[in-house]
Amino acid sequence: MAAHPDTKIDCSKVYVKKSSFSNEQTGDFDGAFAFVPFQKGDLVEKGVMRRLPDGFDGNTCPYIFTWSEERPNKIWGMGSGCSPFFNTDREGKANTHMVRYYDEDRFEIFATRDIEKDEELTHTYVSLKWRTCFADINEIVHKDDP
Ligand SMILES: C[S@@+](CC[C@H](N)C(=O)[O-])C[C@H]1O[C@@H](n2cnc3c(N)ncnc32)[C@H](O)[C@@H]1O
Repeated sequence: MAAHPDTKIDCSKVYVKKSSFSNEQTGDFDGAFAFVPFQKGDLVEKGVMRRLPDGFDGNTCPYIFTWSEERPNKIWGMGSGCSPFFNTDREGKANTHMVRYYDEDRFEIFATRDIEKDEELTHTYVSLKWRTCFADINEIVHKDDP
């Protein structure tokens, strides 16, 4: 079924299930997957961001988004739809990219290459290299770096 033309949130082409990154060491966790094939440049999901209260420290919570370009970042956001479930991969390997419209508190996620149906979706977290709660996955994602 097509999404309503006025909707601000459309995650109808994405679904969430156990991540392909899960293994015996990590235990089970979830990830976002392609419900349909995408071509490079296609819109994968769009949605809205809700700002968290002043003083919230996103360094301790991996499920929320960096919502400014100021560093150190002080504004954090809660993303709609399947967006909180996208796992991460390194720059150049992630198959989607999130475009952030800070002034409008909304986002769009685009395919960075052709993506097969049922492939796990990833984007490179903008805070991957500096956010305290991502220290472990930053090492995992960049483990093959020279
Ligand atoms: C924004 S959440 C993604 C959704 C989360 N996997 C879940 O089940 O709710 C970020 C967390 O997912 C996990 N994660 C993300 N990318 C990963 C990766 N490439 N390898 C292992 N774990 C990853 C880490 O636990 C990270 O703190």
